[in-house]
Amino acid sequence: MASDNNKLSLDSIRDSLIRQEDTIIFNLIERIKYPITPTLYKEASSSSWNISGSLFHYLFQETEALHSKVGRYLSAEENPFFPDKLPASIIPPSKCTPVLHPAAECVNVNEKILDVYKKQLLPLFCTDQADDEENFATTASCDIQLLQALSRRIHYGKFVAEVKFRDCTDQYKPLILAKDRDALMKLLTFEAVEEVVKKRVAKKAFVFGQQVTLNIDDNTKEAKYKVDPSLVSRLYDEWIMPLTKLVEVEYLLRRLD
Ligand SMILES: C=C(O[C@@H]1C=C(C(=O)O)C=C[C@H]1O)C(=O)O
Repeated sequence: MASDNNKLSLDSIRDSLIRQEDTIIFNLIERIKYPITPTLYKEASSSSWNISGSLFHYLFQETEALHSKVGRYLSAEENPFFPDKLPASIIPPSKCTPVLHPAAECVNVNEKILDVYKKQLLPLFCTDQADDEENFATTASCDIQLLQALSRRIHYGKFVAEVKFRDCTDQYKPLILAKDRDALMKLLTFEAVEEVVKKRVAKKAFVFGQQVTLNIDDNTKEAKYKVDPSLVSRLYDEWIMPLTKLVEVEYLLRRLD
């Protein structure tokens, strides 16, 4: 996507967003196998671990640093959570023409995503409030994968905005020049599309979270799901789509710089 100008269309971008729903829901199911594990997110200074910050923070920063060395953040689809701490890539950047305006690099809402994730999403989805000491590292790895999937989806708003701008430049230009956030938000919003997204992710959560058995008798037992479909719909309605649209607006405001 990052360099394939020929294939840039709203349909192809929406297809990618639909595929990313699968990744988010599977990663969510993986993370909520474990309890909330509050110790992971607490400052480790009081413990015997020789690190500053929390164990989660430490693993996340080190993971990003390693990924940065092998070129992850050279991709316009990837946005780091700790942009100030990244080592240089050993892989050279691609020579293809970028799809996005250079100002795209300034749009990064990961701080917000991390805050919402810890304060609102984990308590909502993890019903068990306990610690699982044996699985600290595994749980934090699940957090990182889920957060990276959420961040990728939300920052895909830059590509959505770019294609909407190219398709309707005459409508977007005056609003960008007037810095009219509310009008931009209104113009880029498609409520009918959002309704479909909410219904589809609930259905996916229902299908992906089923217990699959081979015994016909098991079908008569009360169904148990790994993630509540209505919560997944809420996740999109209250957090993922609003943050995607925030990214769209922030990108558009810089599109004529
Ligand atoms: C992503 C788009 O832009 C907006 C954001 C949406 C989303 O985050 O899923 C859906 C519809 C639009 O309101 C789009 O038009 O497809």
